[in-house]
Amino acid sequence: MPHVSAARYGKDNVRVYKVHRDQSTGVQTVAEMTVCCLLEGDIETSYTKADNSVVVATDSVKNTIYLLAKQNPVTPPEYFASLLGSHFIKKYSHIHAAHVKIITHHWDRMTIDGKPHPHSFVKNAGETRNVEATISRKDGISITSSIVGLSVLKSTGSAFHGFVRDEYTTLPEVWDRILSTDVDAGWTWKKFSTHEAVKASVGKFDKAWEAARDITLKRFATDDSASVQATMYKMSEDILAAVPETETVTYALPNKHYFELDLSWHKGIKNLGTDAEVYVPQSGPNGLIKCSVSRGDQPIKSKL
Ligand SMILES: O=c1[nH]c(=O)c2[nH]c(=O)[nH]c2[nH]1
Repeated sequence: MPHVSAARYGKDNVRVYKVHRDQSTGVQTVAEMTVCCLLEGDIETSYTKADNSVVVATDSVKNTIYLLAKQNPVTPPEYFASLLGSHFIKKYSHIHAAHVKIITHHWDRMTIDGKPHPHSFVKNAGETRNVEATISRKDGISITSSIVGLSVLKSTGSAFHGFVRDEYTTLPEVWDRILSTDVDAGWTWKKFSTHEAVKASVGKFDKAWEAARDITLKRFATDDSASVQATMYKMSEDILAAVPETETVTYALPNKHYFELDLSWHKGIKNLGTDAEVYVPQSGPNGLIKCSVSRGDQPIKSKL
């Protein structure tokens, strides 16, 4: 007899906007997020025996997200994710874990005539601040915060040479190249025992996000990069040092290639090597380089 070896369900793509109106100053502050909330627990009979008595409807999950957003702060997203997940394991004794993902969209306050505008915002499209949290009756609360879709480019200060050369290799070694990527950088917090512990750390989440973003940009700009791998490792080390409450830092960086273009067919125009000025940005294929860097000096155990 087969059995349900894993199951979770809930609502995805729940879009929420919340405004805070400061009555004394007239300044309004907005937050927009997309929430996914999936539940796990003693729910296998809903799959195997059509037993809906164990099902908290996904519609109710959606309603709960809106209600808790009305009744509580939705920022920082780590706090709201923990609050939301904790609600489900407290309210329903047969639900043992909630998996919450929050994508926060950046609405930056407009500066008009040199002054911050009280109620107008511009979207910093592309980049989001994400949180993935698992709130578990047995294992406490694990939270990973991340920066996703931060697009960066440097026009020099990057090299790539000394790599394996064999009968499969066509890539020339370079001592000066364009480096461009869309940063996906995550940091996993040491486990929290309860939502109260998350609440006690509430001041740390925005600071960690700012530190991770600043470190990523500074290392990207200033590192004399030997490779994506070497630069992302330095970024990871810096974040672990700057945010002592984190356990692991993870980067996933596409290497977005810009190819040189030979224009010598037209009157011998020089556009290669040190003469290169016009390049062709590639949409794919792209390199994809990932790493997780954790505290301590334990080596990777298996060689796969
Ligand atoms: O920084 C890089 N790392 C690689 O592993 C790699 N591979 C490649 O073709 N170009 C690059 N660049």
